[in-house]
Order: sequence, then C-alpha cells, then structure tokens
Amino acid sequence: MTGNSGLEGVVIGESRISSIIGAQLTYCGYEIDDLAENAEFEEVVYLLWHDKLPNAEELASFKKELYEHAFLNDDAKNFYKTFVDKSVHPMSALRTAVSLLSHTDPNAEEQGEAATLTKAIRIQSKIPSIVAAIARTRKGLDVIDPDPNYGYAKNFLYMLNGTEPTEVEVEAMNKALILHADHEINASTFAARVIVATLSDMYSGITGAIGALKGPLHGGANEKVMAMLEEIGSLDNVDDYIHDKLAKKEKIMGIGHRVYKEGDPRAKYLKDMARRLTEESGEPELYEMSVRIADIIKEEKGLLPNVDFFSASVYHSLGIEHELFTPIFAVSRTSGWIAHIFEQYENNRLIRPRAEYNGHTNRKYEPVENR
Ligand SMILES: CC(=O)SCCNC(=O)CCNC(=O)[C@H](O)C(C)(C)COP(=O)(O)OP(=O)(O)OC[C@H]1O[C@@H](n2cnc3c(N)ncnc32)[C@H](O)[C@@H]1OP(=O)(O)O
Ligand SMILES: O=C([O-])CC(=O)C(=O)O
Repeated sequence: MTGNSGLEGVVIGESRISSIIGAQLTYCGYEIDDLAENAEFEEVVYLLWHDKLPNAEELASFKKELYEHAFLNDDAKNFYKTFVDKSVHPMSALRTAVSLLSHTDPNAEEQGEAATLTKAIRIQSKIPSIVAAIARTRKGLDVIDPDPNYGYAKNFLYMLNGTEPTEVEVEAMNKALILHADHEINASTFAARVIVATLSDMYSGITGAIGALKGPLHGGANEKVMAMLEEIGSLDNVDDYIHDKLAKKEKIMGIGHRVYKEGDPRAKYLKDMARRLTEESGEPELYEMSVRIADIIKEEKGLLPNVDFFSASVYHSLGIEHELFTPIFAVSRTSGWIAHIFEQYENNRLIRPRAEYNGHTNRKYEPVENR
C-alpha cells in the first residue's frame, strides 16, 4: 500500500446493507431502481435498519413514530438563532445542531439495542426539521412544525418552504432521498463506523459523519457542481471552461468515483430527473450544459458523472438554495449511517489500522536556545 492509497480497494469487513457490483447498487438485495421507482423513503429507511421491507402495519407505525419525533422544542429553535446566520454554512450549522441533540436526550449515553433504536428514530425524525429550521433561521423566517398529514419527503419540503409542495416536487424529493440513502463504506459512513467502534454514542457517529460528508470530494460536491454551472453561465462557454480546467489539472466536481468505473447507477437516474425538471422549470440549458460537460470529460479522461453531478440541477429546479444541497444529502444518508452504526455495534471491534512510519529517526532533543 502506498503512502496515499486512500485505502483504495481495502475491504474493512462484511456488511449486509448495500452492495456495489460493477454499476449495480442494491440495498439489502433490492435494486436501487426498483426502490426509487416504487418505494417511499420511509420504507427504505426501515429496510436499511431491519433488513426487510415493512408490512402495512409496521410502515404505518414507523411513519407515526417519525412524525411524532420530528418536532423541535422552543429551546432548540431559539438556540439556532444564536449561531445560524448567512455567514455560517448550513452543513456547519447542521453538524452543531445534531451534536446539540444529544444534550436534550436524557438517554444519550445509554447503550444497547432498544436505546440505540430510540436514538435512531429521534435523529432520523428530527434531521429534516433541523435542516429546514436552519434554512429558515438563516433567512430570519419562523421555523415551521411538521404536518401530521404529510410523509417524510413532503414534510421536509413543507417545513423548508412553508407551502404545500406539488406532487412532482414530492416525488422528486422522495426519489432523491432514496437514491442517496446508503452507499457501502463511503468516507462518511466509514467515519461513523470508526467513531462508534470506540463504543461512543450514535450522536457522535452522526456528527462526525456530517463533518466527513461536508467535504467537496464527497457530499459537498453537489453544491460545487451548481457553482460551476453558474460560473460557466451558458452552453457556449462549456468547452473552453472545461478544457481550461483540465489543462490546469483541476478536478471537475461531480465527476469520477473511487468505486464505480463503469458509471454510477444513481447518476443515470438523476440525469433523467434533471432533464425533466429543468424543462419544467424553464432552464433546460442547465441540463444541456451538464450533458456537454460530462461528454467532454468522458472523452478526455474516461471519467463519468457521480451521484452529485445531476442532483445539483435536480435540487436547483426544485427551487432549493444551493447551500442546502449537501444538508439534503445528509438527511437521506443519516438512514444509511444509522444502519451501519447498528451493524457496527452488533459485531464490534475497535477500528485501528497502522501506518508505515516514514519520518525522521534518531533525533536528539536540543534546548530551545540552540535551535
Ligand atoms: C457522494 C460522493 O462522494 S461521489 C464523489 C463526489 N466528489 C466529486 O465529485 C469530486 C470530484 N471527483 C474526485 O475528486 C474523484 O473522482 C473522487 C475523489 C470522487 C474519486 O477519486 P479517485 O477515484 O480515488 O481518483 P483520484 O482523486 O485519486 O484521481 C485519479 C486521477 O483521476 C483524475 N480525476 C479524478 N476525478 C477527477 C475529476 N472529477 N476531474 C478531473 N480529474 C479527475 C485525477 O486528477 C487523477 O489524475 P492523475 O492520475 O492524472 O493525477
Ligand atoms: O461511495 C463513495 O465513495 C461516495 C458515494 O458515492 C456516496 O457516498 O454516495
């Protein structure tokens, strides 16, 4: 293994949660397309946590629990006002807010299966409410409570915007949440597993995972894709812009993947969503620019779009502010992080790899005045 292998290809253990074979992604044995076409996000969360799809009764009770725990108390809402403003990135605010959630959980330090599941429901329920509260607090708007008549995806959009979302918007958000829910041992999931493998608590695992997801080489790429599209401005400018970036050996955000070399199955799905939604929102050029960017990079570097590439124009078309793209990813991925935390606890061993030492040897301490 070289000094900067980034653990490429290293298998860190077994997992039942998601599988990547070639360009095929499955959750607990179900094809991602099958789930995105047919399921509700809540069913997928249940699947990831329990390794089976819920029956009608289980789903109804799970949805009820998710709704009941989705409320934020006034202390939390008021506290957000003390650290959330336009100068703070919503991912940083989310990281703080999730850490803060543990302070208001009297059982935060409790271990064991039942206590862990209770924390899981609390976190998964509250995370869309927190993202929406952060988004609204940044704009000086009141925080909106969830509506008992809405499911997870619909309530998330409702709490963000304060208006009932359209069916198209709900369907797009539901699919996006499903497509981002889990992805084997990606960097943020690995971070979560490393944290809880010390037998630290779930809040610590999720807080750390949010920190890892934030980076532009991981989940933070979706926001950067949108920034790039805005910087390019029009289809006519794409070729020069991309050739210039590649000549300078700069990375194009939303392109390439550590594992998928034959294409990311989520990207083709999101590409189709982006085509339809940009047409409907009257900005088809965003899609055309994205397709042209992807074509050039495929031709020049043999690299293909990842999940973050087309999700940018999907979220933009839904009217979502760009700094919320990665927090939305976090809302969805929390379900996968939690599934991996359960799995880690079930068969835990401290994760502690080694490094090959390549530093100085045989140095002797010099008093400060001699240095
Ligand atoms: C949800 C997710 O996390 S999906 C990934 C989101 N991240 C991005 O979109 C950021 C852009 N992409 C990248 O940085 C990379 O493709 C990664 C980090 C995702 C995967 O990285 P790896 O497969 O390990 O490739 P690595 O970063 O080592 O690059 C290998 C080579 O491909 C090139 N390359 C990889 N991705 C890109 C890119 N997006 N644009 C241009 N060149 C690229 C590198 O410059 C490097 O070239 P070189 O060998 O000539 O130096
Ligand atoms: O698997 C990865 O390395 C990154 C990724 O696509 C994800 O987390 O969804």
